[in-house]
Amino acid sequence: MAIGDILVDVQAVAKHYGDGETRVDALRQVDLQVRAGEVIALLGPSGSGKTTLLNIIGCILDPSSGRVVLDGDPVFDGKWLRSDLRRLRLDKIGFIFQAHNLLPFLTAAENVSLVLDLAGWAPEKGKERAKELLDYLEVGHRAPVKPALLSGGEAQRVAIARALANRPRIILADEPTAALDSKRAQLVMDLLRKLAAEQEACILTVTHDEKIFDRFDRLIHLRDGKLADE
Ligand SMILES: Nc1ncnc2c1ncn2[C@@H]1O[C@H](COP(=O)(O)OP(=O)(O)OP(=O)(O)O)[C@@H](O)[C@H]1O
Repeated sequence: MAIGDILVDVQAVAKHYGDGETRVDALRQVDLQVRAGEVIALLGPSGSGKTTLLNIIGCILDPSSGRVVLDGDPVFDGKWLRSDLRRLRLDKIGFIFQAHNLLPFLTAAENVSLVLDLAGWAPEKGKERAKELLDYLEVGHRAPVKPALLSGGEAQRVAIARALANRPRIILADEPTAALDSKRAQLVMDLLRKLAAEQEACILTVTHDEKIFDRFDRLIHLRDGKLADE
């Protein structure tokens, strides 16, 4: 596997919620391929299906139909093809959420190493990796601190460390810079770009944040559940 390989391959994916009169077609026959090293923005008006698509790629939501191949592994083809979706998520996918979702009763370092415990790393190795990542993201000095005491930018960098801890190659982010000022938002994006290149990963980000549009390789627009590349 290397830069340029297809990591996310979404084929004719549709998703509807509800049935009959209450039916909402959130995605209609979406095809999308994302390659290792690519940093992509997913844009579109409210309700256009961005979160639905991100959650399907993240294997936390079932498509109604279609096929999804992640990192060369077919994972959905009319039904889930893997019984261990949790394991798949831990191994292949890193999520970064807007409201960074750090656990308030754990320190910054523990928030990161918890993911590695769940993935089966030896505790000492997990702690080492957490420290190394927090240092790399320039929040190592905040490792023993609980999330309530972190600034918005620090908390977001801890959340990024957590998403990257197990070296996933598919990184999904929902408004990762919404809570940050312009300078911090651009720093976070530069960091994500660097990580995508170094770890041969891809990054797919839902965003409305125009100040970071120039940091993406591709802007993909969703409208009424359909994709229009630009
Ligand atoms: N659990 C659900 N049950 C029913 N309808 C839903 C559900 N989740 C989303 N929808 C509908 O599916 C459509 C797409 O929603 P989605 O959240 O994917 O859009 P979005 O582009 O992420 O919107 P936003 O920018 O507001 O977050 C919308 O019409 C929404 O109301």
